[in-house]
Parts: sequence; structure tokens; C-alpha cells
Amino acid sequence: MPSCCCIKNKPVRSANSSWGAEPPRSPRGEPRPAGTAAMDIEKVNSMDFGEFVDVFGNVIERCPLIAAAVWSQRPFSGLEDLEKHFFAFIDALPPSGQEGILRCHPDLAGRELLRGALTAESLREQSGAGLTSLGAAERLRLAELNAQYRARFGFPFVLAARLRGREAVPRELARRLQCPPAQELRAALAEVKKIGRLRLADLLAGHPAPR
Ligand SMILES: NC(=O)N[C@H]1NC(=O)NC1=O
Repeated sequence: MPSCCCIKNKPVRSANSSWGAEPPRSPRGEPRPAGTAAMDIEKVNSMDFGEFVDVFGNVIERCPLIAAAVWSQRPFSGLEDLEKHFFAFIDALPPSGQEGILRCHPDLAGRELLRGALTAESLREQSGAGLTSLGAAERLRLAELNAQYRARFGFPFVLAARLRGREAVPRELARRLQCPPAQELRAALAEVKKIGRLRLADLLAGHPAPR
């Protein structure tokens, strides 16, 4: 894992620890990530560098460097503007950097899940998709497909699990295994952006997470 942009299991900032009995809900009614509170764009624009990276450092999985670069672009006019800066950073990277971002992602239903080493966001997405409760045969099938995919493309298979679900994961994996490498890099980066869009929408109040 490259050390320039990756963090291991970064704890989510505890911006609001007084939830009471019920955790806050996202615009789609899902619980917000543990330890985070919704905020508006004025609050985002008022953040100093450290706070911004703490809060947005895992919008792109284990790549806080991207949030660090995006902070310089403030003020942001809203969620879409903020998102645009995260995505522009990814698009401006050479393929080696884009592949590096993909390599910062844990496998779906992989070793890091079993070891309890996922980030809070990834765990929530994988468990929401039912990937934490697979039977042994399903887990084995996914492990085989993940290994084949990694051997073919040199980076892990990435899919926005929250938008799919457990049945779709092996199906999509088997399908994308057949794609040409350049097409597959584009497809994988599109999934990274979907994951980032959902994570950003969770963090900002009043913005329904797009599907
Ligand atoms: N491998 C992979 O797609 N991992 C990511 N997908 C997702 O929804 N959360 C993740 O961590």
C-alpha cells in the first residue's frame, strides 16, 4: 500500500458525541457514520486544515491527501462544488496515481473485514450490503474472484457496495473481469466516485445521497 496517500483504519472524528438514544440519520434515513454529525457548507468553509482533513479524509478511501488538497480550493458553494474538487483531483492523476487510489481500497468481504481492520465507512457499506454475513461458500467464491481480478488488473475490485447488494457483487465481479484494462480502470474510478459522493452526502446536511 503506498504511504503517500493511504492511512490505516483512520478513526472517524467525533464531531458530535452526544447523540442520545438514537444516532443521527442521513438524508436517506440511514444512521450516519459513527461519531459524525451532519453539517452545512458554511460550517465546512469555516474549517481549518486539520479539522477538514479529519472530517473529509476518508471520503476517498484511505486517501486523506485528496482532502488535504481540496481544502485549498475553499470556499465551496455546496455539496456538488465540494464533490467536483475531489473528483477533479482524481481525474488529474496519471494512471499510476489512479491505480494507487484503487489499491487503497479493501477487498469486498475480504481479509480486512475478517480481521476487523476496515475503516468505519467501509465497514458500514459492506455490512449494509450484506457482505458481513456471507456463508462460507459465498465468501470463498468472492475470494477466488477477487484474487483473479487482482491478478488480471493489478488492483482490487472496487464497487459501491451500498448501491448494489450481496448478490450483485460476484455477478459484477465476474462481468468486469472480462473487460479490457483501460475500460476497467475507468469503471473502477467511477465506483470510487460513487462511494465518495455517498460519503460526502452523508456528511453534509440537506443533500439527499444520489443513487
Ligand atoms: N473493494 C471495494 O469496493 N471497497 C469499497 N466499496 C465500498 O462500498 N466500500 C469499500 O470499502
